[in-house]
Amino acid sequence: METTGGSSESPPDPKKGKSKTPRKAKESVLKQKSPAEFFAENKHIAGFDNPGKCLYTTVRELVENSLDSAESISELPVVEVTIEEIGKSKYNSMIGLVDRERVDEALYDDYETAKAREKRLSKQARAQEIQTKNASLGKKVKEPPVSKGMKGRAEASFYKVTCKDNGRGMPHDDIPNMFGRVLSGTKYGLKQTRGKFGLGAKMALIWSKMSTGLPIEILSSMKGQNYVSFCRLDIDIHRNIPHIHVHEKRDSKVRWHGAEIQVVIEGNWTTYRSKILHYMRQIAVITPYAQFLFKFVSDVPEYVSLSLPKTITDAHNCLHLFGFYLPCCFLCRKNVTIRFARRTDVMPPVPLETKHHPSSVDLLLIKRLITETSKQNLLQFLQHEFVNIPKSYAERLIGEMGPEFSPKMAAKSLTSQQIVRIHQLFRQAKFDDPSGDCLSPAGEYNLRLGIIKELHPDIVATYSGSAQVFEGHPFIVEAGVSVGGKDVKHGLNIFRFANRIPLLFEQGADVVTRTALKRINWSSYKINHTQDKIGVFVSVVSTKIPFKGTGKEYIGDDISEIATAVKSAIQQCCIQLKSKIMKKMQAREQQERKRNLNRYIPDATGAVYDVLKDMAQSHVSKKKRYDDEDAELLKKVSSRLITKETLREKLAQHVEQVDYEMALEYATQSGVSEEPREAMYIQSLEAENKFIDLHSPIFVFRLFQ
Ligand SMILES: Nc1ncnc2c1ncn2[C@@H]1O[C@H](COP(=O)(O)OP(=O)(O)OP(=O)(O)O)[C@@H](O)[C@H]1O
Repeated sequence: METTGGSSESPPDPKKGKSKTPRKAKESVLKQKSPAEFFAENKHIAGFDNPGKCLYTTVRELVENSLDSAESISELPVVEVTIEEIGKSKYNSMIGLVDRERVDEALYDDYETAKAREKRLSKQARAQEIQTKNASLGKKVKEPPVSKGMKGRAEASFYKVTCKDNGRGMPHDDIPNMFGRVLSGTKYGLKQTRGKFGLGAKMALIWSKMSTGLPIEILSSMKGQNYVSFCRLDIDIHRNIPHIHVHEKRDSKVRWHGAEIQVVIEGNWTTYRSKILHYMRQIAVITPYAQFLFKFVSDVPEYVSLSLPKTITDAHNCLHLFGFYLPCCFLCRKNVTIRFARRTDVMPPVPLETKHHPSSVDLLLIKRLITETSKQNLLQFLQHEFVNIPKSYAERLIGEMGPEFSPKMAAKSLTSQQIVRIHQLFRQAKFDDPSGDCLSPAGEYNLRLGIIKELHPDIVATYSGSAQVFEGHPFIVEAGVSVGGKDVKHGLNIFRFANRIPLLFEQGADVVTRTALKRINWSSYKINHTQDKIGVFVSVVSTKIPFKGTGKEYIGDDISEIATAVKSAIQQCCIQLKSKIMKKMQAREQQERKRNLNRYIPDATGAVYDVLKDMAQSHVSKKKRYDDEDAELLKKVSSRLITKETLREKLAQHVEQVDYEMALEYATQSGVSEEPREAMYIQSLEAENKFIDLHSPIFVFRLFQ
């Protein structure tokens, strides 16, 4: 049998020592990797695909940590994010590298001959001229064909990303491990949180180490502390441990609790600007009780873009102009400051930590729970370490396990076989579903606010489903569907949220997109899903969101419970919309009918009046005599007491009357007993909610008790 390690190698044979190709000593090919190494090599699975995406994911990981932290202490979140562009010289001076001019230009990948450069610049100047002209005429900027542009790899761009919050802060001694040890965190429990894997912040650090070599800096203070913890660290990738540069307590005069994280990474603002801004907008939509300040601070002096007409700077977009983003373009990199104001002071209830449902546990988990439990005997263990096992049920389960089990037996004495028996029974026995009490959905109120803010629709409907279960984990699906609005494209506009995180990538594979595209028969709700401007918002919350990958980018379409709940929530919204759409159609038809009748009034009055005038003349000239009532009428025509105008008025009144009667008859036939109205309804009054929401298609009115 071979053993591994140096001692097992056979000593070299002195006679064969001079051989030209010495036979390699047999050594094991077995190697280990630390989690940090693994994620550094496979950073795409955590959403760190390329520099642009890395910038985006860094921002979202820091923002989501800030929100989790503030909400965990029931503090209305205030989050400030700054992305500061760092020019090459500044970056070099940060790392202590002296700037060096190029000497041998032809050595570089982006080298262009003078002729090629001249040709490219004149082409770009022409395109710029056209765009400027179009912009000044207020015309839409047309996308020119994709140009090859400058050849060669673009130079790297660096950014300092800072995220400051008013959250819980972190215990001084835990900070190095929280940021310098992959797969460490405080959110592993069974609880609805945005973070889950203990990875995001470390990935930002790993990427900074890979791209700039600079450490991460953390400032943190907890409530009641009279100091601020400061920590500068990087990560020992091979050992997966923090490498601490500075870790100290600093006196603090200001009473502040929260954290401020700063990291310098390579990124690409120009290509991911719109994604990052979309993300900020959507997180503000789903978190209306938070206040966000987002800043992009460009390395380009402000006066450069300020010196140009606003029409040009606003309309400018390198993608439009050249068919690709020019990382060096100063117009794409102008400063941005956006404040997303808080729109409500009411936070959804804090999600609660819950226990495992017996149907969701595996053997390993049961073993871990046994190791960690403080309960003495099996009965207490079953009763207290799981949800939905009351005492009497625990006793029945123990009876069912067999004669070698008893309620009083020590939980820690269970053998491996006995644990397998418990597991088998857990899989086969019937348990009540876990309740959704531990979850904190966004709420119809927030969803509706978000849709109205984002799309300004003509009509909107929202629905909040009851808690459901997949693999023993409770989940709640909420949906909102809207029709119409400004700046909304025709067809389906899908917005997805999971545990109140906006999901912006991998739309095609996501359960919400697939359901909306393939499983909803839009036309049966009088909605044209290719022509109408439809907004579909779906938010899923759960103690376990089955994300595909650690990047938390989408929920797969393979969990039938979630797919069914998503479909049903969208359908519920569509049912509400259908009745609104029918009423609108009805009102439109009525208007149309009236317009058609009114169109004939001038001709009809003209014709009738001409006949009456003829009749009146022949009556006066005694060519033809008319009796009583008719004679009276003709007299009025002759004396101009009845004119064309009188007839017009009477006919218009008649049309009004007929139209009203027809509308009533139509309404009676189609089962609508009232005149068209806008629906407004009161949400059910939950025990823990101290408010009532009045919903209307265009506003939500919240009454506090
Ligand atoms: N701004 C913050 N305020 C307070 N604690 C924080 C903050 N940022 C990070 N932490 C702590 O650091 C831990 C690690 O964060 P990290 O982003 O690596 O993972 P996570 O948020 O737990 O999970 P995920 O990888 O899914 O985002 C968190 O669990 C949290 O306890």
